[in-house]
Amino acid sequence: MTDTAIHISGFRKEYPAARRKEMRLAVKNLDLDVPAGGLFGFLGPNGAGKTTTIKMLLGFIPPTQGSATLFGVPVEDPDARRAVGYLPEQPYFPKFLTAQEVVAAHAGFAGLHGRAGKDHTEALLRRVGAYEYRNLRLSKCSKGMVQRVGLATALAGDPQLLIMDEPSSGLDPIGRKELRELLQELKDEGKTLFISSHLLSEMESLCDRVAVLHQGELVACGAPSEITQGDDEVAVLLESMDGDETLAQEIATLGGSLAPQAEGLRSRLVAPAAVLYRVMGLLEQHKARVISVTQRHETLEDAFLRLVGSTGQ
Ligand SMILES: Nc1ncnc2c1ncn2[C@@H]1O[C@H](COP(=O)(O)OP(=O)(O)OP(=O)(O)O)[C@@H](O)[C@H]1O
Repeated sequence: MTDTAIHISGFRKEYPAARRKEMRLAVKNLDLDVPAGGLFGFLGPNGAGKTTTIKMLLGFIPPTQGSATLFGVPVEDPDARRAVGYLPEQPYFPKFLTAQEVVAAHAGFAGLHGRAGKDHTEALLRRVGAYEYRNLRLSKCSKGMVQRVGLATALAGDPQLLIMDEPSSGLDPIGRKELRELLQELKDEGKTLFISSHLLSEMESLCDRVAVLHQGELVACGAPSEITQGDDEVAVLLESMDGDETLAQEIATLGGSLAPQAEGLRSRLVAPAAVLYRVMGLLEQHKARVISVTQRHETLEDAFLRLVGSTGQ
């Protein structure tokens, strides 16, 4: 087994654009390495190319250019998928089947039949919290219930690599918490998890590494702490200093800014944490009345918005 679970070299995908002769470029020359073991977050706004990349990795659609391997095996080789469990963005199963029948079928696809298949199915249903409704037909299940069944099918056969497209989709807050615990358990078992998600605060606490895709291009890749900017900021809320141009200029020379709040009764000062004492000295000189001082570190969500713009376009 290699140290690299996923290796992507120069992935590019062009789709035919509707009613036009030109092509839509969904993924542009993507290079990416995902180390074996740990949770890798694959992030990006809607339409960034995450699902397209996942589909190319699983051999569902061919790349226009480029290649990839899973644990060193080229993705065109069906053997590459032996060690992979996949949860699609919207898992679809025949609705006339029960949760148990669906999971048992996937245990069978993974080579587990008879007693072994039955035991594995039961263990999977319990693990994802779907055991209680195992005999319910999927036509009677809610979206979140079907999502749990999808999770169980992805785990069938105990794969080394799990590729999940928005695994928390449709889950309620309890389901999301249980999912976080399950992902942590799988990580602790040494599995590799490659997860596309929009839930950045959850990703920040769970991921060992993340990649941010924007308009089909990689704009950042590394540990969350490498992607977020290291310099902390302080935000000082003041009784209105509107009109004190000298103070605003002095704050600007320290690399900060001072602006009135929307209702005009208060002003908000933001400056690098390193100059906090100098800022406080200036506020004293200008007889400013301080309401609160808070220090903050850039979160993964802040970094994401900085990298892709607040509209994601
Ligand atoms: N089958 C298709 N035919 C044509 N264009 C497609 C097809 N599938 C995806 N696209 C386009 O490719 C781009 C990337 O889509 P993709 O689904 O990979 O993004 P995504 O990052 O997974 O988005 P989301 O977060 O909304 O799921 C989008 O512009 C989308 O419209």
